[in-house]
Amino acid sequence: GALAAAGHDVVACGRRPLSNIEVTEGDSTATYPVRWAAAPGEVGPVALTVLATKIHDTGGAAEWLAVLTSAGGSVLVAQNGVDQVERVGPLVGAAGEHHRGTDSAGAGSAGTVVPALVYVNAERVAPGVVRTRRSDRDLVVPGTDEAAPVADLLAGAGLAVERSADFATAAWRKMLTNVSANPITALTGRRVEVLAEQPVAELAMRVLREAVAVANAEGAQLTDADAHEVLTWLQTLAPGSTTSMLQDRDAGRPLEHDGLTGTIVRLGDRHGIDVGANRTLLSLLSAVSPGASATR
Ligand SMILES: NC(=O)c1ccc[n+]([C@@H]2O[C@H](COP(=O)([O-])OP(=O)(O)OC[C@H]3O[C@@H](n4cnc5c(N)ncnc54)[C@H](OP(=O)(O)O)[C@@H]3O)[C@@H](O)[C@H]2O)c1
Ligand SMILES: CC(C)(CO)[C@@H](O)C(=O)[O-]
Repeated sequence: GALAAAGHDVVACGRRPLSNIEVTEGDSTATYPVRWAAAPGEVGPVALTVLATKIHDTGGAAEWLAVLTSAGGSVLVAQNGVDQVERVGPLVGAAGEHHRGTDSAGAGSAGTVVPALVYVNAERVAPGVVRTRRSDRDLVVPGTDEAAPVADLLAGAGLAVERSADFATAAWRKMLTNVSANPITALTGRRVEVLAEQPVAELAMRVLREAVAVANAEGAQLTDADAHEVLTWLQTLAPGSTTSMLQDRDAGRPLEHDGLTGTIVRLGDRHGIDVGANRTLLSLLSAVSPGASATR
C-alpha cells in the first residue's frame, strides 16, 4: 500500500485477482490500484520483490522468487522468524535456477535478500482489504550497505524504517513478540488485550524468558528487561490489535507455529535449555492447526 501510494508500479502476485489494495488506518481509508499477475512470467523485470507469505508457504512461492529475481533485484522477506535469509536465499536469483521454467532460463546475478521485521499490525479483513494499526516503527532492516537501497525505498514511501546494527538481536527481539502473543491469542481466541490479564501475563513471561535464553545461546544480546519490555509493548498496542496467528485460527488456515514456537523448542533442545512453556504451547498449536489428526 505504501509503495503504491508513493507512485511505484506494484504488482500483486497471487492466487486471487486483485485490482486495488484498500488500507484503513484509524478513521481514514485509502485505495491504491495495483496490477495483478497470476503467473511469474506475466510480471517482467522488477527492482524489489516483497515476500509476505507465512513461513510455511515459502516453498509455495519458490517459482515466483526464482523468476522475479532471475535478472537480479532485491527480495524483502517480510516474514516473522529469525532465519529469513537462510530460508529464502536458496530460492533467489541464480540459486533458484532449478525452480524456473525453460522459457525463463536467463542466469542473472543472485538477488539481494533483505530480511524485514514487520511491526505494522495488519488485519486482512477481506481479500485486498487491510486494517493497519501502527506503533513506534513499521519495519526493522539490517543497517548494512547491502540493505540500504531497499531501506531507502521503503522510507521514501513513508514507512518508519529502523536500520539495526545488530540485526540478529533485533530479529530475536521481534521473535519474542511472536512466540508469546501469537500462540496465546490463537489458543484463547482473544486479541492481544488478553495479555493484560495477570495469569496470562505470567504465562507470557515464562514463554518469553525461555525464548530469551534460547536467543542468547544463538548469539543474541537480550536480557530479562527485554522480556518485560516486549510484554509491556504488546499490552499497550493499539486497542483491537490482533495477531497473524489468531487471524489464521479464525479463518481455519494452517498456523505458523512450527516456524515460530517450533524454532524455540528445537533450538532449546539443541542447547539443553528448558523450554517447557513453549513446548506446551507447541503441542496445543499442533493439535488445533488444520491438518492435525483429530482423534476423540
Ligand atoms: N499480520 C500481521 O500483523 C503481521 C505482523 C508482523 C509480521 N507478520 C508476518 O508476516 C508474514 C505474512 O503474514 P500475513 O499476516 O500478512 O499473512 P496473510 O494475511 O496470511 O497473507 C499471506 C498471503 O500469502 C499468500 N500466499 C500464500 N502462499 C502463496 C503462494 N504459493 N502463491 C501466492 N500467494 C501465496 C496468501 O494467499 P491467499 O490469500 O490466496 O491464501 C495470502 O494472501 C508472516 O510471517 C507473519 O508472521 C504479520
Ligand atoms: C505479534 C505481532 C502482533 C507484533 O506486531 C505481529 O508480529 C503478528 O501478528 O505476527
